[in-house]
Amino acid sequence: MPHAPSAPVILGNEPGSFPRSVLAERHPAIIRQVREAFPYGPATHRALDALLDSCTKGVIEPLPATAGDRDRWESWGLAEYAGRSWYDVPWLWSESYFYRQLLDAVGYFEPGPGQGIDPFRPFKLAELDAPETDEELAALDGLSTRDTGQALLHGSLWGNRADLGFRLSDAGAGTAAAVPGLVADDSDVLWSLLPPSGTGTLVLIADNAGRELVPDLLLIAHLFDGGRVERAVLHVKPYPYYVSDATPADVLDAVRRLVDAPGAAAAYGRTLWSAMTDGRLTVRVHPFSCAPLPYADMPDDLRRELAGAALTVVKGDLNYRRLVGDRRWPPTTPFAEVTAHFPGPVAALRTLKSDVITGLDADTEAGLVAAEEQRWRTSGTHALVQVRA
Ligand SMILES: O=P(O)(O)OC[C@@]1(O)O[C@H](CO)[C@@H](O)[C@@H]1O
Repeated sequence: MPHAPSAPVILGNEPGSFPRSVLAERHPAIIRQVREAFPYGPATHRALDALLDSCTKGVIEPLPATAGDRDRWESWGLAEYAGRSWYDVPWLWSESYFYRQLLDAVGYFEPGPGQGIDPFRPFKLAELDAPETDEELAALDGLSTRDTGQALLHGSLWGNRADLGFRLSDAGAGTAAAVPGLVADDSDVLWSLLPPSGTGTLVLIADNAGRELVPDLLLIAHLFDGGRVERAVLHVKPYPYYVSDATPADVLDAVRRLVDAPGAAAAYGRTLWSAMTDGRLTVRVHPFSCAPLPYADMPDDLRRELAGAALTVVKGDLNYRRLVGDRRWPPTTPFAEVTAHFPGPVAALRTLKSDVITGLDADTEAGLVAAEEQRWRTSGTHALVQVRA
């Protein structure tokens, strides 16, 4: 049996830690932002009050008996964790369950005024319609053919910084003046897995909507136009999650935003529209995409699908935590070791917004610590492209 590294799972109960601040401060802030963004009725306000009490000073409550995914969540850990403090279970689990409970509070899954209404949609649309998006799309007209691929890869990478949940309580953090730096860059290996005249399938496991999903789609369109992939599968979330995570509705909004834009952006939008129409580009939603678990625990059907891909690109910070395991790894732990479980070649494109990190060389870690102590892990000003071929 090959060496399977391990390290302590990250919990949210360490005073002063980032995970604890997310549970104790960011989640109440998100409840407040959602409450203020909609004319919810008294019953929904009562449900949001109950969630606020539970997640700040109570325990993990079970899902209602009417919840269609109750058995699934029981199997994902709710049977074990119900009744325990949100702070004493894996941070990944309690954070993910918070968003499932938030949807319950606003009636997302129940027949009624809240059914199917994305509580984060106002924030997503404001970002998608923002002038910055126009500026980023206009910049496409100035790209030289030679640089387009790497520019779009970096657009997808740094698009991850525009994470609304990250900025809702870190105002301006996503636009920090600090010189952004790549702490690991396996871009060359990534491109070698998507060669010209490629006949493979790219799977892109998306993260955020809006100004991250648009660059992701541009990268996919470029790969089609350059003949580097024959098919692409875009995995998004089956329901709203982590504030800004993309759903099928967000994909349609983003494609329309491109088609309706001037210049090169519209051409990319037409490439995507055509690929979706003829089936070369498919949008997938798998229940496991909203699971509070590491990808090492993925179900067999998803494992089979990803095993057949020329490359799976895993976008964003949350997906990175799920890919490598949300543990206190030594930063120099080899990325290939912690991703040995993953079926097929995998690439992580991630802005660093939480503590977990692997695959750094010792000098890089030393330089980051000397310059920023441990702030480099969560500041959103560093990023990585890591590939396990
Ligand atoms: O996956 P994304 O959108 O890049 O980032 C999501 C995320 O960084 O936001 C939360 C608070 O920072 C983290 O717990 C989580 O990993």
